[in-house]
This record gives sequence, C-alpha cells and structure tokens, in this order.
Amino acid sequence: MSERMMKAHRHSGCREDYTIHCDPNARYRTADGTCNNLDHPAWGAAMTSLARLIPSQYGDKRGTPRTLDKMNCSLPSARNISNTVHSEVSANPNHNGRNLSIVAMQWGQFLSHDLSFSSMSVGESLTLVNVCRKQCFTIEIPADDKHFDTNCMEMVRSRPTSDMGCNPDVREQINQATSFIDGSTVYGSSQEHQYFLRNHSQGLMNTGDGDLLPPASICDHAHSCQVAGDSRVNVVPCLAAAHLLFLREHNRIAKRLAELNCDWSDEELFQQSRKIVAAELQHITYNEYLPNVLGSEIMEMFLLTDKTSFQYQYLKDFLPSTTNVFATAAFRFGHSQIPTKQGTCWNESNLHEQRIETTFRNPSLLPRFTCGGINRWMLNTPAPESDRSLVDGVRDLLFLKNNSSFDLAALNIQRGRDHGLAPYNEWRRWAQLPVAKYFRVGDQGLVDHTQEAVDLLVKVYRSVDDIDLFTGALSEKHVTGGMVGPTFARLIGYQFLAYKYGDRFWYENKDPITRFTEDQLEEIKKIRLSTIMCLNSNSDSMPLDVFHTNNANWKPCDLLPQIDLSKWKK
Ligand code: HEM
Ligand SMILES: [Ca+2]
Repeated sequence: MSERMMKAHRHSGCREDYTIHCDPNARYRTADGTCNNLDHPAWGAAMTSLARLIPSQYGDKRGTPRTLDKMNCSLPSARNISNTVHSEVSANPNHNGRNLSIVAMQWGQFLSHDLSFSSMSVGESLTLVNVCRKQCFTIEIPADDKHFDTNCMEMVRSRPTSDMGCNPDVREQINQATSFIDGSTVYGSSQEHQYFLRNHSQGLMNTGDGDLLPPASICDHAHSCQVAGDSRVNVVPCLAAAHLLFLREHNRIAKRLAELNCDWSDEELFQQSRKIVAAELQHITYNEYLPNVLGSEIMEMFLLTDKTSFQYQYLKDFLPSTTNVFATAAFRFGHSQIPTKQGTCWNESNLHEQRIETTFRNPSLLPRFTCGGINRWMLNTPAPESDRSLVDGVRDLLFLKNNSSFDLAALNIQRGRDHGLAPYNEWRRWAQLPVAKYFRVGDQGLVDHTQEAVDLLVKVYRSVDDIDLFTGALSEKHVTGGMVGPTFARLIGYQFLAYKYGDRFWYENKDPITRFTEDQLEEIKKIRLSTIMCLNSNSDSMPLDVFHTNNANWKPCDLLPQIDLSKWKK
C-alpha cells in the first residue's frame, strides 16, 4: 500500500480528545473497540468519525450537502437518477451468472452492520422529521414518477461529530458501530449494551423463548421486536436469522468450553467464546465471501489468508476505521443483490415465500420464518445479479407502511451528497484508474462501462464530472470473478486491508497476550459457514459451500469441518 494512501487516510474524529486509559496487557477486545491501537486508543472505536481517503466535497467548504453540478446548476434529483439508471430491468431479477445464493447477499448485509452504522434508519428518522426540519435533506420526486404521487421523499441528514461536542472545521459523520470485524452485531458496540445482552452466567448470551433472539420491550410493526448487538436486526427475516445463528454459535461454544474447563469464570467463558466467534467471522469473510466479491486478482494482491502458520503482521500505523466512501457508497453495492422475496423452507415440499416489502420490520413473521427454514431457503435460492439495478421491493417500496415508502437507490445517492462524498471521477483518480472526459465507452470515456450504461448516465448528468459515485461505480462492468467493477473493487479491497492489518486482535496475530495458540488457529481455519449453519439451525445436513446454489455436495453436520474445541482445554 502506498505511503500516499496511508497518509490520506488519517482522520479519526475527536474521540482521542477524551482521555482513554488502556491496559496494554488486556487479553480481549473492549466492547466499543477503544484501545485496539495502543498509541491511538480511539482508532476504529465506536462513536468516532468515518475516515476520509480524499477530502470531502460539500456544497460549501464546511458541510452543506453537495447540490450543485460543475456548471453551478442543480444536480439531477436522486430519484430521477434512480428511475433512469437503477430500475429493475432484468426480466428475471432472481438470476446471476455464477449461482451465487442469497446467503452471499445476506453475509454482505450482516457484515456491513459489523463495520458501520452512520446513517439514521428511516424508521428512526421519521419521528425526527418534524422535530428538526433543518436537518432534512429532501429528495425531489419527478412529476412523471411511475410510483410516487407525492413530490418529495424525506431524508434526515446523518449525525455529524459536532453532535458529540467535536468541532471539526469540516462536517464529519459518526460511526456508531466498531469498525473492526469483531461481532459487534452480536455483542453490541458499547460496554453498557454488551452488559445488557449478556446472561452473566456460564459465559452465555441472553436468548428468548425457544432459543430465539431476546424480545424487545416494545414490539409492533414500527418497533424493533428482537434485541441484538445491532438495532437494525429486524429489517428483514433473513438478517435476523444471521443474528440468531451467531448468537447460538456463541452459546454453543460457551457451553462446550465450560465442559472442558470447570474452573473458568463467566467472564473467561464469555470472552473466549466471543474471541472465537469474531475469529470465525473474520475467517469466513476473507475466505468464503471476499473472493466472490473481489475476484482473484485483488485477493491475490493483498488479502489471501495463509493456510496454516502465523504469517500475519499487525501494522500499528494503519488506521482501521471504516471510511466514509466505503459505508456511503462502495459497500452498498450489495443493495443490487437484494431479492424480490423473503422465504423459508421447512423441507423440500414445504416452501413459503412472500414479497420482501411485506417483511420489513414485521414481527408477525417470527413464528413462520424459523432459522433453519430461512437458511435452507437462502442457500437454495439464487441472488439477483450484482448490477446497476435494484428490485422494486426496495427501490419503490422500502419500509412500506400505510402507503408510504422509500427508494433505497435514491437514499444511497442522496446520502453520498449529505456526506459530501466526491463524485465518481475523483474516486477513479484515487484508484489510479482512467478518469472520464466524455460520455462514451472509448478512449477518454467511461472505459469500464457498457454503451447501454453510458446512454443512461448521459440522460441524467450534464457532465461526467458530476456522476455520483454510487451510480457511476455500480454500473461498471465487473472485474473477473467479482461482484463489482474496478472502482468499487479497489475501494473495498483497500478497506478490508485496513480491517485486517490495522486490527491488533486480528485472529492470526502473533502477540503472546492476544493470540490463539497454533493448535487453536489451525482449528479456526477449518471453519466454514455451512458448519455453523448446520450445527445451530436444527438441520441434519448442509452443502459445504453455502454461498452458491445447485450444490450437490450435501453432508451430514458431523462430516462438515468442525472446530475441535478440546484445543481450548487448559
Ligand atoms: C434486505 C436487504 C437490505 C435492506 C432492506 C437494506 C437497507 C438499507 C438502508 C435503509 C440503509 C440506510 C440508507 C440511508 O438512509 O442512507 C442501508 C445502509 C447500508 N447498507 Fe443496506 N440494506 C440491505 C442489504 C445490504 C447489503 C446486502 C449490503 C452489502 C453487501 C448492504 C450494505 C449497506 C451499507 C454499507 C450501508 C451503510 C451503513 C451505515 O454506515 O449506516 N446492505 N441499507
Ligand atoms: Ca464491529
């Protein structure tokens, strides 16, 4: 990684201004990610700002949204762009050329919630719309819109760090989650929340009746009905199933460790189980998920995991924080893989599917959508192609309630402008890829686009320099073997490099205080997502590779690769 990139990356908000005391001999991560970096205790911690790779471009120099194009005219409306570029074009949205399953999409969302939480969820923000109108950044709806008959869609601006008493010269957004891949979706991103989620006996996490996620105290169609480490758990049933899977995995591990080590305290059992779960999340992400997203070229450059020994070297100068561009544009590529439906499948002859718009934050589905049923449905169902189009269920009908709804593509574009994200060409420059001068596919044009995509972009943008990053990069042709084009591939590749080399508690680290033993690490490197699904969702068998459909190779759970926890016997 070049010096240029490492330097540009330094910006971690003002949390370092507070005095954070670290114990250099602590064996486990803190709940909020502080003290991961002992020289900079706030790096990567929750409630610090998203990092910038290149300077922001707001309307003014300080932080008003980007609203004007290069000619000083209004930028096209985000909904207009969404209608023109991101509408559901494919005759069969449930199709991708590589047999990727819904599990691949779902891992992306679950993982993204471990890494960032900056924007306000629409449900939360609606109540705020009336309270603080000046914080709204409304999306204009074109008069000829095929779906909406109102003229605007409300969006509340993301919280700036000045809310926390920080006074940066330029507006920055807060990340409420820990940046590290540490299972903050399961354990929360603060000490208080973690305390609340723990059972405080035998290292266990709280569960609800029937070994489900614990219920929330208020529960109706507008409120969260289940509690987890991340409050977005109830968005769709498939996401809740992922949360439940890792909650059960934690308790499964804690129970086994308690059998092996009679004298371990609740704290020791909890922390060791949490450490193993975080290691599983990291291992699955870098070995099963990312190769499918980035293709072999970028993986081989930086990110491949060494199969056996301790090759890993922690880089203490590498800021691990989630970058603004990653959270606001690049890792939102997965929105184009969201399916039209959610489903559950009790057995081969008993399948239930319903349209996704009927499932957002819908507690009445809980009894029907069991964890095992959802997992079987996800791994048997192909995900839509990761391309420029989003299905109507989220592009017209996101968070449908009382005839009101949102457009996820438009929110992504508007969010980019809210965060002062520089436009597409600036990111091409950062990525050291050719910058476009003209709307054409050839020389000095949009060289990573098809003619069809260029034709759509030119319909909405006056200049190639105005193209919003989400729209420009999502409509690129994919890198070989990947789910994204070269611009997103480099941004995502760089971010996962930071999560790996900037994490002192990375699962392959060699520090005698925080590492696993070599025997233990060898066990962790056997893990596959299929094993975790099989062991925790009342299934008898699973295919080894759950990220693809049409998988003939189903195996009984005990023949899938297992972690031998006896290596943790003291
Ligand atoms: C059922 C599927 C999904 C739904 C309904 C959904 C919905 C949303 C919504 C409403 C937002 C906030 C939008 C805003 O106001 O700015 C959001 C943010 C985001 N989504 Fe998704 N999403 C889904 C799946 C995914 C997937 C598959 C990925 C990645 C592979 C992903 C990555 C992200 C990221 C990175 C953010 C920004 C998070 C933050 O920093 O606040 N999402 N999503
Ligand atoms: Ca995290």
